[in-house]
Amino acid sequence: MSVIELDGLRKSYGDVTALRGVDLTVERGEVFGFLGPNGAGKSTTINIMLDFASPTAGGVRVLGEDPQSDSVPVRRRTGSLLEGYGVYGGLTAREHLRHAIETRGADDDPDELIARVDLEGAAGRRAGGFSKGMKQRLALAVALVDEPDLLVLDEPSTGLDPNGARMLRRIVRAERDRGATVFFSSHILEQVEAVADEVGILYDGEIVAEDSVEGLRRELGAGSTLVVELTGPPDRLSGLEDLAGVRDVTFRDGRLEASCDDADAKLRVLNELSAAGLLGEFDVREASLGEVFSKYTTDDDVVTDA
Ligand SMILES: Nc1ncnc2c1ncn2[C@@H]1O[C@H](COP(=O)(O)OP(=O)(O)OP(=O)(O)O)[C@@H](O)[C@H]1O
Repeated sequence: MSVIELDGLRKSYGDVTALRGVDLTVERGEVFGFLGPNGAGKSTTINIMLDFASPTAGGVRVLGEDPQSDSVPVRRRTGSLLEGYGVYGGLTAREHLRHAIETRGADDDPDELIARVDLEGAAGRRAGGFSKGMKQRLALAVALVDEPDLLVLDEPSTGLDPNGARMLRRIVRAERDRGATVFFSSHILEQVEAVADEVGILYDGEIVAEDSVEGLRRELGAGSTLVVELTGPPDRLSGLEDLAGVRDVTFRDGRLEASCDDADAKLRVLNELSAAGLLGEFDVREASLGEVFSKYTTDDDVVTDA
């Protein structure tokens, strides 16, 4: 079942076109990473999904409902962490949670939620004095209230230190494991790569790619790079680039690097090296999502799926 369906979504603010026809589907139980550079339209999309903004054109369904005509069931079943979450300075972390739990008519234990975001030491402190990262942790705890079916997290790693980033990944996985769907936006590629099942890349108001991390790598032919320490000079080698699925072969400092489309291509290279008596230690370097992302979002090389 689809939890989020966007169909030709368009949004203009006066002369500025933020979304130019976004089509997107997120299935139940999926962790969807919504990637894009600053100003791509990520927050605009999220605001429309939660009915904090209305589309200029196009359709949107969240959890089977149209949030524009009836946002109540959508918001009741969705936990959200949005940009610029404002805390009540006079309330403690625990009081924030109590308030959110009461508003939702839920029965969560506030201290348990506080522990999940590693804020135990600050449970009784007023949030007005919290650091940016602490506020972000509190906002995340609030989003988790009442075991939402859908978690929408807009740039959730903002302000988090490395421990916080790990905590966030742990929570995203745990939420997925209990059956929730997680939709999170980010321009921090490592975050997305670590936990997302599916990735959508938004660029200048359009989805330019939507696939699994693996699929995106394959689609771009980014494949992976085989790195081999050679046991001798490569003079006796030739024609490696003629092997099927092998590209960009380079030799430097006694080391060979070759882009390989798949495991068979790697084996072909290794066999050749072995036959030539040059095979030393080898390693495989996967293309990072960062490389994929920059290929899709560099101005002079934008790939569209239109
Ligand atoms: N309320 C608004 N009024 C006018 N323009 C807006 C408004 N909200 C967004 N925009 C414009 O729409 C475009 C998309 O903005 P949006 O905030 O959705 O991008 P984003 O991908 O979330 O960016 P970031 O990563 O910087 O948060 C930008 O050009 C932005 O200036």
